[in-house]
Amino acid sequence: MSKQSIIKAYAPASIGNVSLGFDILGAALQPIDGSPLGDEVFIQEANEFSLSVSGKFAHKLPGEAKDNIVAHAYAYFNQQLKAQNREIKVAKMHLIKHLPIGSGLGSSASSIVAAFAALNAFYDNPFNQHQLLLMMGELEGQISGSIHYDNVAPCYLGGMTLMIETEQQIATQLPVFDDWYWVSCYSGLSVSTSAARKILPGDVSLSTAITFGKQLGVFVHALHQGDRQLAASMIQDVIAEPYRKSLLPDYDNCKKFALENGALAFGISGSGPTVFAVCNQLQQAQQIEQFLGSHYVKNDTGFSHICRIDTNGAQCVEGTEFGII
Ligand SMILES: Nc1ncnc2c1ncn2[C@@H]1O[C@H](COP(=O)(O)OP(=O)(O)O)[C@@H](O)[C@H]1O
Ligand SMILES: N[C@@H](CCOP(=O)(O)O)C(=O)O
Repeated sequence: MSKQSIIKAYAPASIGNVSLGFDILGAALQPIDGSPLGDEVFIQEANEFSLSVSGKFAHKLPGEAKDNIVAHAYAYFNQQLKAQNREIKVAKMHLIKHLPIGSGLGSSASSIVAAFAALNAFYDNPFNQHQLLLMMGELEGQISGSIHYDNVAPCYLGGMTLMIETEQQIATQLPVFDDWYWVSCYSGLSVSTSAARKILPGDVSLSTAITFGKQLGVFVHALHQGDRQLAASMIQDVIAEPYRKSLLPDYDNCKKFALENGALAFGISGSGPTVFAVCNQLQQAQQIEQFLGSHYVKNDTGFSHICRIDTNGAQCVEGTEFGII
């Protein structure tokens, strides 16, 4: 194994929308048992570019490395550097694909964020947070059909993020309740984000727009006030759930069970099929996780975790002994 320096970046899974903020609210996840729920990208200088993959969901990735979003990130990052007349280095990269594809856990965002975080560290941080988020959003948009930052922003920055999308700032971090548990359950089925976007109507009614605006405004207010009950009561999806739940077998039963057994809220994570339940007691979170594990998981690739909000976001470390590439 080479003793050359290797950079490793980890980028957490995320819940897009969090039910009440379609495309403009997202939260990063960290399992309470310490298990990794996010992709890892390794990068090291080399003579020619290569990308290798491993991990539980590596076999679900496109067969050719050139079609992997991590290779696209490498090409795009270098293109941006060249535009600034900066020197390009050649790298070999490795992706550990921990997150299932088409899962609603921000799987593509996790690979994109880990790749860009690793690349930025590899080049000694030529781009700032804002520039990187723009680049991450661009690649996420290429995969899902339209630019939305509600996975890449929380994944990169950590916490619960609200999209601002001005010229100066993409997202801001909202206060979070660190005593809430976020039960997250992936059914093992796959739902393509771009397909799940296409089934949504292009317009919403006036009453839906008013409800959506009220929920988001009151939710942000309640977070700042520390009003848990009010915040939780706003976590309802008037935009996507009515349409997307038809793609999710047993969704209604699971939601009913969760809400009858202490969950403060229940919804679809991103475009699904992963669902989430918010709880303020560990025992209730465990009971709901158990129920989802036996009723919502459909095959042996499904799983569930009890999580907290990951406030770290993407993390990079440098070393020589990872033994990966
Ligand atoms: N590293 C990667 N991680 C995830 N998806 C990837 C990656 N590279 C390429 N892809 C492709 O991008 C698409 C991601 O699908 P999508 O439904 O957006 O997944 P998710 O919602 O889990 O992010 C799939 O077609 C997948 O094959
Ligand atoms: N706001 C997006 C979020 C998609 O998240 P993913 O994890 O399913 O990619 C949407 O709802 O389409």
